[in-house]
Amino acid sequence: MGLFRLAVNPLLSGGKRTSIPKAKKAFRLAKSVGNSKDGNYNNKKGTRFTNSYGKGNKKDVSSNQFTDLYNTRRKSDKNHNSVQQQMSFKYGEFGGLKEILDEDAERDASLIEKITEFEHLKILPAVRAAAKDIIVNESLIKSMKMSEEIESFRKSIRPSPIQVLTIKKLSKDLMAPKLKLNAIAAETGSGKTMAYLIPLMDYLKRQELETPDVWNSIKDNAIIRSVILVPTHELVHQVYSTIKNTEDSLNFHTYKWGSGTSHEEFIEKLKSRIDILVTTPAKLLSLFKIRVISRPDKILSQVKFVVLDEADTLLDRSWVEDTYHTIKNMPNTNHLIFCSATIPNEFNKTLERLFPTVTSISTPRLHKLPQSLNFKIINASLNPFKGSKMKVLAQILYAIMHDGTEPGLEKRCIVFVNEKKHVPKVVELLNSKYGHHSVGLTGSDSAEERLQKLKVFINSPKQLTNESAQQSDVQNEMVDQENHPSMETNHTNEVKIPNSNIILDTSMDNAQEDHTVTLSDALPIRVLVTTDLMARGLNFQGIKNIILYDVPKTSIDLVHRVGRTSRMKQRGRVFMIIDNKTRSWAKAIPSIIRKNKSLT
Ligand SMILES: Nc1ncnc2c1ncn2[C@@H]1O[C@H](COP(=O)(O)OP(=O)(O)OP(=O)(O)O)[C@@H](O)[C@H]1O
Repeated sequence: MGLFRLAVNPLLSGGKRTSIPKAKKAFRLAKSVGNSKDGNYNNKKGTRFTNSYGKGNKKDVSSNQFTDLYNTRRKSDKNHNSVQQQMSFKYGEFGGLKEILDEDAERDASLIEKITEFEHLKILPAVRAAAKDIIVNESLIKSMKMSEEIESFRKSIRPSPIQVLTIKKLSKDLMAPKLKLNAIAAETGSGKTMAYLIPLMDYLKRQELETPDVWNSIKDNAIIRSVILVPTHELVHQVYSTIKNTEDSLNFHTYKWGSGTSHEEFIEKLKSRIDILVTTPAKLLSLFKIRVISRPDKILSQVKFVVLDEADTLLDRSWVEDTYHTIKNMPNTNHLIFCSATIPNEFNKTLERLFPTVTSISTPRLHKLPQSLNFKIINASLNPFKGSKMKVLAQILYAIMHDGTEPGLEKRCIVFVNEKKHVPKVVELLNSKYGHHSVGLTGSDSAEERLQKLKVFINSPKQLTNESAQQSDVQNEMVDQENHPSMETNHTNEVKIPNSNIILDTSMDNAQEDHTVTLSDALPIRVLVTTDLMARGLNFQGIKNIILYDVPKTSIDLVHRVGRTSRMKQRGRVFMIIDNKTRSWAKAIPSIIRKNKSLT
């Protein structure tokens, strides 16, 4: 059985000794039998992956070319950083994102241009068809019941850049019996889930078809064949809702082990084999506390494909121990994929130190905000707001209500605050003073409550029937009379917030051209008030408006919050509330988007 041991370099835990096993039981790089092309190592006994770090262990690192490679890359990074600096934008003093080298982006861009169909990629036909089914099931078209267009939408599906790069890279040696480590990073809403799911499904299917003896010997065992790890129960739910479609199309046994699922249920499912398990590191580690399971290590010894989604969260200081113990307990995996929408510098250092042979796959648009984004900044210090961010928030919501966009659909909006303690206050004011339907979502809610509150926002927008429109008129009259001066609207799809210099450009995807906005058109908006931890990675369907009540503290937070709209090239609007104390870099964001600069 391959050894998969790891010592966390003390640097990682801020110099403190970690409770992770000492360096001597460390993660030691095995003597590679054959030089691997992409820096992976194996030996005759299968996959043995250990690399010793920590005090005085440098000499154990058996592959000098490794260290050279690592040092040359660091030098080359430095040379290019100066060029890169002109192209990138330091977001505040807490930017913290890794700078992406131009040359990598150029090399990948040519590959992305060449491969325009899933048919150009090495994927089993059944897996390719299953992937398209999933994308159709998750697209807005399907949810709007425009059935006659579903077939043409299906034909129009093209692999996204991160899917081209990841599938192309992994398919080269997908079935090779050695450990392959890949870190995939791409902008929010760019299809990263399918980028790792297609190779995972292809791997499992090929294992069945290409090694029938192995398959027949394991298919009736109580084993887990692949694991997708995510940081929150919401993401367990979301990723599971994506993969469960494969039960019919590919006969996979899938299971989500999240909050509210007992271990009895898990054991029942395990008896008939689990092909794809979606869970959190803590839940998987609870396997070792279930008395009726005597050999949890045997159950995990057959796991051959592991994905860490939102890996920058799973490897940050508060998570790295649980994540490390989880990975260590799947020692025979052939694939370990780290997936994220951002590469924070700390995450990059953790990856390079703990998994030095990891190969990174990133897209040219990584750390760039979507150009389909309409980014507006409103200054609360200006009249009539007189410093009240709550007033600005209320006016923005009011203007969105009356702007004629999303005709026939229930409007929804996500409001991000920096501190979870502000969520209840903003919700209370929006509902009691301004008559909105807003809900607050924080980690203090139970997982079930959070899923319940999220439903309206995750699913596609609700089609409005006549009575719901009439019913909301009454509601709306209430909202209008008390707190909002009359709105100035004009036929050019523009709605002006009174007494301010803000014009809401309503030329969005589905504003009807000749739609003149009248007060009776306004319908109440569903508002979700939350922090970015609760929204990270969630694939909100068709959310057109995001409001940043507080200026995000880091570019990482900005990227993830903004990424809840404008997903997969759809258009969206972001309103950021600032005041006279806000630093100038925040005001530069609209021009960063226009100039297509990357954040660092
Ligand atoms: N090739 C494709 N063509 C069209 N739509 C796609 C394609 N691949 C994925 N999608 C859809 O794009 C949406 C966003 O995908 P996904 O949630 O995987 O993005 P992501 O990159 O993981 O975003 P985040 O970084 O926010 O987690 C989903 O609804 C998915 O079904």
